[in-house]
Amino acid sequence: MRILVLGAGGVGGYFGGRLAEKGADVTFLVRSRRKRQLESDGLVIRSVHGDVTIRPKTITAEEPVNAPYDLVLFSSKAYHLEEAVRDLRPFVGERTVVLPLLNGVAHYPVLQREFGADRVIGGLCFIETTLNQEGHVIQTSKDHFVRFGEFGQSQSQTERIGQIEQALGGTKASFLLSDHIERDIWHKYLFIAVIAGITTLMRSPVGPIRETTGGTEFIRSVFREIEAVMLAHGAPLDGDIVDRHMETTQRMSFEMKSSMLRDMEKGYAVEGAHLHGYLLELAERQGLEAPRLQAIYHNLKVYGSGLS
Ligand SMILES: NC(=O)C1=CN([C@@H]2O[C@H](COP(=O)(O)OP(=O)(O)OC[C@H]3O[C@@H](n4cnc5c(N)ncnc54)[C@H](OP(=O)(O)O)[C@@H]3O)[C@@H](O)[C@H]2O)C=CC1
Ligand SMILES: CC(C)(CO)C(=O)C(=O)O
Repeated sequence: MRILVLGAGGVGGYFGGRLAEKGADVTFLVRSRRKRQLESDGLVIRSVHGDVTIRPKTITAEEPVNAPYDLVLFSSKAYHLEEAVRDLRPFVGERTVVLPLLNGVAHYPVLQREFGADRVIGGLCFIETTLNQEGHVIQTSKDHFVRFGEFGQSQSQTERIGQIEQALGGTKASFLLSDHIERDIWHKYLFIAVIAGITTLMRSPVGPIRETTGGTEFIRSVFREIEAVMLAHGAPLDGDIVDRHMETTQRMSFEMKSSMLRDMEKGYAVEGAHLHGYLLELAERQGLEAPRLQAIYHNLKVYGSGLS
């Protein structure tokens, strides 16, 4: 199976790198600066699950297209979505399947409109990973998995999803096939909206937020507020998801930071409009008040307004 990874950042570099490490046919669709970096140093992964340096196959949107790919792992940031979709267009053929790894949900209609709903499957990932100054992938979490699956009522194991599962199997990371990917995506969205929201609002890792008096109750109240917005919109959340996410939050290391906070610390753009702004749109449509979400998003907008 020919796999194209759009973006060789923290997420795409890591999961694409793990696939290349096991010998899968992987090409990275990158922009020219990243291409030069990968050609000179290789794709360097420093991970708690083992280091590896790969000499990756790379291509840019300016180069001649070498036929469609079977599977695309789509891993740009949300604020690069439009440009990334445009650059990807020539690489997508009749039978190409696009598997997005972005946080949130607002990218799905864009991808489905551009490539056709039947070419886009569901995906998410749990991992802590980032690029350092040298462009090396620094991966620090115990969790490093992708969940993927077909959308739709049948939830059946289609032939193509079986082939994708086989192609993604056998790496040091986990690629897990899900029978209920839409629910999984919303669960992850709830988790990241809260964890990215509170860590950026407080400019703090999870530990101090959680362990300061009233912190746990505050975190639960943010989960409840965002859960209410999602449920009013019709998101397929499990009844006990807030309890489960709270347990995960209690188990997380004291120093755990969301990728959004790490990006903020580097002075990079953040995906506030895509994650929290979109939730506020949903709240408004449903006539719901969401004051905590509003504070989170306002903080992100103020941060964004200071970026050059
Ligand atoms: N990092 C993490 O721990 C986690 C991140 N996520 C989510 O995964 C998604 C990706 O995040 P992450 O990997 O951290 O982000 P990064 O910024 O590290 O990587 C994104 C990459 O996309 C590339 N890119 C952007 N536009 C294009 C384009 N047109 N063509 C080719 N490449 C392009 C960028 O390349 P360039 O170098 O040229 O700018 C960059 O390397 C986000 O939605 C994030 O929320 C989810 C779970 C965990
Ligand atoms: C919370 C976490 C680390 C889980 O993958 C994440 O998605 C992020 O920080 O963007």
